[in-house]
Amino acid sequence: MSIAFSRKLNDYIKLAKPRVISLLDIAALAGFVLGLGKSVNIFSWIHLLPVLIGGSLAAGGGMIINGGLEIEKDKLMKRNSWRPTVKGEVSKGEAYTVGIVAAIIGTVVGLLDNLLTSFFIAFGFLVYVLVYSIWLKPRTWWNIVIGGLAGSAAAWAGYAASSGVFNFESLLLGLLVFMWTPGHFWSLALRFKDDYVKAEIPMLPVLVDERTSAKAIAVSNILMIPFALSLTLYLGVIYGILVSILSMILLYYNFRLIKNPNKDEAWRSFKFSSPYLAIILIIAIILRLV
Ligand code: HEM
Ligand SMILES: CC(C)=CCC/C(C)=C/CC/C(C)=C/COP(=O)(O)OP(=O)(O)O
Repeated sequence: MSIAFSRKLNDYIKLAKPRVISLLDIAALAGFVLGLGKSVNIFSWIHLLPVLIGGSLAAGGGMIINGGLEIEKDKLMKRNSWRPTVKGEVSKGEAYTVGIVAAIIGTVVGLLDNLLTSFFIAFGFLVYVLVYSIWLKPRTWWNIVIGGLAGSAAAWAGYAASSGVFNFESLLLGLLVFMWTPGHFWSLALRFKDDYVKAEIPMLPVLVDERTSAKAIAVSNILMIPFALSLTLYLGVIYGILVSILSMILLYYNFRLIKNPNKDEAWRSFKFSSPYLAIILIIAIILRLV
């Protein structure tokens, strides 16, 4: 592989945010396992690869497009100044082309499972690019609340891949991701408030003071917890106990943040948000499979 090609590929991988994709894939895997139902055999797992590959391509494609959309704003943000788009290594047009091609391939790969899986992959991509990145992000602090649906789509795609359906259990799993997203992102946006002020992006922490942001993070997480606990209906009391313990740790970080609404506390709340969701999803996967 030529050096230029591998460098370009590396640029796209960085823009696609692999760490984000890894948790989206865990959400899809949790959906897949919950959708397996009782009769699991070796052939049930065949449908896992298309939704993971397709969902990752579409999510990554969306984030590459987002990088192309926000070059000017990213130039004003210290956190994003390293990006290949900001440094001129990937142009706007290139980011759009690669992102759209990746999303189309991802949606088509989803068809290898079924139409519903492909629909949710396309839905997640379109909500993130059109609804969140283009329409809401520059206009309203509701951007992240509604944009969170994109993450729900990963769980719904996973559930559809193994079951072929969208039912109440699938809805609850997606609502967990949806309700988790604001607390996850607002803690990051509070940590990097200066960046979002400079880029004039109306994130909630830009529009209100630090303590109010901290309270919004805690309230959104308190509202999220019943949705996390709701899957106890399907996964049993051990799941409920473990989620309750994890939720108390999350709220501990959030109440620390309310007490001291500073950058370090905001970062702690943010850095625990992803493991919180990842551990809950992994507990759900294990408890369904044992
Ligand atoms: C529209 C909704 C969302 C927004 C706006 C958002 C925003 C962000 C941002 C800006 C970052 C920092 C990325 C970076 O600079 O590298 C981040 C990190 C991350 N996001 Fe989100 N996020 C959203 C939803 C999600 C969802 C649904 C998931 C997975 C289910 C997720 C998982 C992650 C992970 C794993 C990280 C890396 C965390 C770390 O570095 O410790 N995000 N998010
Ligand atoms: C099924 C499917 C394809 C789902 C897609 C889900 C998806 C792409 C979620 C994106 C989450 C995320 C980290 C957004 C970054 O926000 P941002 O772009 O505002 O962050 P920035 O400040 O780093 O640009």
